[in-house]
Amino acid sequence: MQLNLVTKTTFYRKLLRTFLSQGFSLSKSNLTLGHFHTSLPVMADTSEAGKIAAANKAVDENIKEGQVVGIGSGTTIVFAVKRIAERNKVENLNLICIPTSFQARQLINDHGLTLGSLETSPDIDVAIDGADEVDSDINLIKGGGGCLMQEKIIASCAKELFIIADTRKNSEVLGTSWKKGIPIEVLPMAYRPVQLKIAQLLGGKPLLRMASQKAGPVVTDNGNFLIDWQFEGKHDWYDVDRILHNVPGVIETGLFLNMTKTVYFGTPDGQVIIKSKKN
Ligand SMILES: O=C(CO)[C@H](O)[C@H](O)COP(=O)(O)O
Repeated sequence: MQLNLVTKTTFYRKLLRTFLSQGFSLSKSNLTLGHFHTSLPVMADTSEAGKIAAANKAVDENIKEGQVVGIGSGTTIVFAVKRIAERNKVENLNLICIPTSFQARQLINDHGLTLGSLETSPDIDVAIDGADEVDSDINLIKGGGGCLMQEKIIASCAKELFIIADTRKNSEVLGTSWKKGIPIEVLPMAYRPVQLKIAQLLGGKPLLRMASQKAGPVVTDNGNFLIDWQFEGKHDWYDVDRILHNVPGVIETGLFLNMTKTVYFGTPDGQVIIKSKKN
């Protein structure tokens, strides 16, 4: 089909707008399409450059020889583990890495790092992890990847927790950019009463997280279910966390309050912004 110039221009403008609205940046690639030769935008996930930059800087500034290191879960931590492994090859860092999930354990093993456990190394020097959202007090929502319980235990055993994320996660108020709710790990037999009690005590929508490649709910690494509590408006997160923990059947929440002082946010052009809290 022969496209005239106006049609082609409109088509590419629309295509470009769609790419940009999805958070993609452009790089040029020359492509021959049928009878005409043109330049098309190539998709590149802009959040990835930010994740890499944040991960590299956090690892370079905080990982030192001989440490016990907590390894978080998610997509951003993959870049941190890659960086640790690169440095380890050159510097022989002699680290012990404690995983926060099945995924983290695989990452540690796949990168030839030394796998440890809380049983043998309960005192962690540094933990690195991602986050779903960070507010102005450096409180976090975590658990988008379903690993919040082990992540919180590891973070609580670490002298310092460093968070790495792309800038989309940086907010003033929790719930601004992360709309999926607060992840809550619950005992499977109690999920229904927990849902009802959360709705009664806090309002909002406590939704059972369903699996996408399996029929039924997501089952965590600990054999539990997840409820995502979707909320409206502003909250005192300390109150919310206390209320949630008082509901029988709730095992842990994805609210990480006052657990970290430093977040590395990577921008799409590879810069890093550090958000930090004084003592
Ligand atoms: O809490 C988590 C998993 O339970 C992750 O750290 C969080 O979801 C961020 O993930 P990503 O780095 O993929 O954005």
